[in-house]
Amino acid sequence: MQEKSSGFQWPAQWTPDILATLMFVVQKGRILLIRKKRGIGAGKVNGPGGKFEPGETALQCVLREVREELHIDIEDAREMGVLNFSFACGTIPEIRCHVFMATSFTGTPTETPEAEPFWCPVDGIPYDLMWQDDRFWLPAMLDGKRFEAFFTFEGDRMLEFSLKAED
Ligand SMILES: COc1nc(N)nc2c1ncn2[C@H]1C[C@H](O)[C@@H](COP(=O)(O)OP(=O)(O)OP(=O)(O)O)O1
Repeated sequence: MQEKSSGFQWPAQWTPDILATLMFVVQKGRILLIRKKRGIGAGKVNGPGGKFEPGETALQCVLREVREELHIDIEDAREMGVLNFSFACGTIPEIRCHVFMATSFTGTPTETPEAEPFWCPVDGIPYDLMWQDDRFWLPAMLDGKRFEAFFTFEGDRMLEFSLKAED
């Protein structure tokens, strides 16, 4: 495991308010991203995903969210990592997010009231339009490395981070 941090100490005791998921489909050197139209992070570029519903596993959640947001069915989801987000502002809940990758799906990515999908070259990901944590872990995940990370935010601004990723 490789560890990187801003000097931030991973909290011994921390409990998320909500559980959520993200999905990144990668095919032929391209990644399927969304412009998020509502919910936490509206206006940002991200992967599709969202909050768990009662009784769901992370896998059930991410498959449902991708179906709802883009009208596609993922065929080979694999969990790659966990992101923990703590927000100083108090208006956004503390979030634990399970992150998945896939290469195969059925259907056609379609705009919905939640998301506008677009394909992007993996070497041209628009990090400046995304949450500030993404540039820390997304490249490692695209290299096939599993990871776990903790980020603190004040609103949109990332304050501290601690990232553990496979060598
Ligand atoms: C703080 O940094 C974040 N970075 C990234 N990459 N993604 C984040 C961050 N904070 C939240 N997210 C993701 C995790 C989830 O996919 C969504 C939040 O869930 P959302 O509000 O979209 O949940 P839904 O169930 O879809 O919401 P509706 O109530 O609108 O259906 O953001």
